[in-house]
Amino acid sequence: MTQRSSGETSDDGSSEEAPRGFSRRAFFAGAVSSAAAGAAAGVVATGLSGAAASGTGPAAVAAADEVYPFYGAHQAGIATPPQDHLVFMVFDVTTTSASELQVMLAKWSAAIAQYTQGLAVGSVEPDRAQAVPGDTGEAAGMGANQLTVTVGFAPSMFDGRFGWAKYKPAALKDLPAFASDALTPAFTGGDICVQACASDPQVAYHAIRNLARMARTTATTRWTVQGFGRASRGTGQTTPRNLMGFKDGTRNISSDDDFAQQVWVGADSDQSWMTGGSYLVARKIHMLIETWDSDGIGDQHAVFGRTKAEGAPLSGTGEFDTPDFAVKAADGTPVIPVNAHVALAAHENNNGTKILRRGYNFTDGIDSVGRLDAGLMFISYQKDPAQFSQLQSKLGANDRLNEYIRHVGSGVFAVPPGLSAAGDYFGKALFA
Ligand SMILES: C=CC1=C(C)c2cc3[nH]c(cc4nc(cc5[nH]c(cc1n2)c(C)c5CCC(=O)O)C(CCC(=O)O)=C4C)c(C)c3C=C
Ligand SMILES: [Fe+2]
Repeated sequence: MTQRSSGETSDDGSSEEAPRGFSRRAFFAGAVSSAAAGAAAGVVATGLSGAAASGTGPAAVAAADEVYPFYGAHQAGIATPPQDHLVFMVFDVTTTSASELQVMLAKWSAAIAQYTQGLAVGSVEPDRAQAVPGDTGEAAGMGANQLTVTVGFAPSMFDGRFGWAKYKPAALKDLPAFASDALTPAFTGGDICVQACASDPQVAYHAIRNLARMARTTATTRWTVQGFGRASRGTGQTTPRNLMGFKDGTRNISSDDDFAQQVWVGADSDQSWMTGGSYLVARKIHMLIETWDSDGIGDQHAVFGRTKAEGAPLSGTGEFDTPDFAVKAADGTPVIPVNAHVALAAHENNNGTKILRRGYNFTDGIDSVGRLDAGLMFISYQKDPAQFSQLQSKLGANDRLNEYIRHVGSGVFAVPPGLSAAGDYFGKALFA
């Protein structure tokens, strides 16, 4: 790769401008302190208090100003209370050069460190008229907006193209086919996923767009979903509703114990580089909205095993009542039907298996015959994708909800732990 001076336009026409005062190579190798790089780029951070920067700030901290730390033991965007907006993008790596991939991942890591702090990479308005702006500009001055960007590697990354085969975790394999699957090539496959979440959709989109732009000669976009209205509940949050009108995320993982037992890969992993990481399962689930909207409320309750307005289990009265799957109606049948969604998915009926759900509603407008095209971008995190498969094997085969949904997209990704400091980058251990 030829070294160019700051602000020079690259051969392919894309701008790969490094912040002023730093060599492009040093910056993109992730060797530059991100804080210094941000300052050099001439961009000022949003007014951060210590509390806001820690992500535990008082409610008074406006979402636009709130910054989640990028460096840490785990990647942000997993345990982080779900923000309101998602852009999920899967990329195909097009280069066969391990060193080009390495540079891309280093560039991405340094850039994400900037974006998540409300900073740009490169200038929105370079001095020279011929220079292509380093940053596309649509998020300039908008603040960090709680942006988190989470990166994961698909099983295909370990196929030998980049010398990573020896680092493939045993747990990382393509998901099996499930009953009721209706997967389409348009929303499957790919090598690397990027989940950008923020309280503002433009800020999330800006991050993904600029990562795609930066990767242009190394990776191409494969499939994407834009989500809105978080459809899961994080610690301390009220429960939102999915597009079927039901509260979603009531019994989500929230305790430290559950995160340790069910979400974070432990030191006992067969691949030490995954310790502190997790596995992301993505399922784009289309809802047959018109059919659902003509269903009676009694059946809707039976489909989920919960009430619609309160979100209470049919065995109780309050949203947070623990479901009792043994309670019987006068006719002797379980009050929560055995094929209700929660009866099949509850940890009590799955040997204690739980997953962290972090999904979003989505809409793609209308389909070719005028039906509403919408659903749930289901995203879950677990220490082993087998946890998801255990639940989906049962749901795909027996869930009463299947009459109203179709799983059209799918992916599984190894999400490495968080980066330690500037200079660290996603996948660094895999290039050893
Ligand atoms: C394989 C895992 C799951 C898929 C796929 C899934 C799809 C899906 N879920 C809803 C709506 C709700 N899910 C709820 C609970 C719930 N769902 C799963 C797993 C999957 N869901 C679990 C593990 C649980 C918790 C079960 C329990 O412990 O009781 C609920 C109830 C409220 C809640 O606890 O969150 C709703 C509502 C939709 C619409 C959907 C696909 C489109
Ligand atoms: Fe569910």
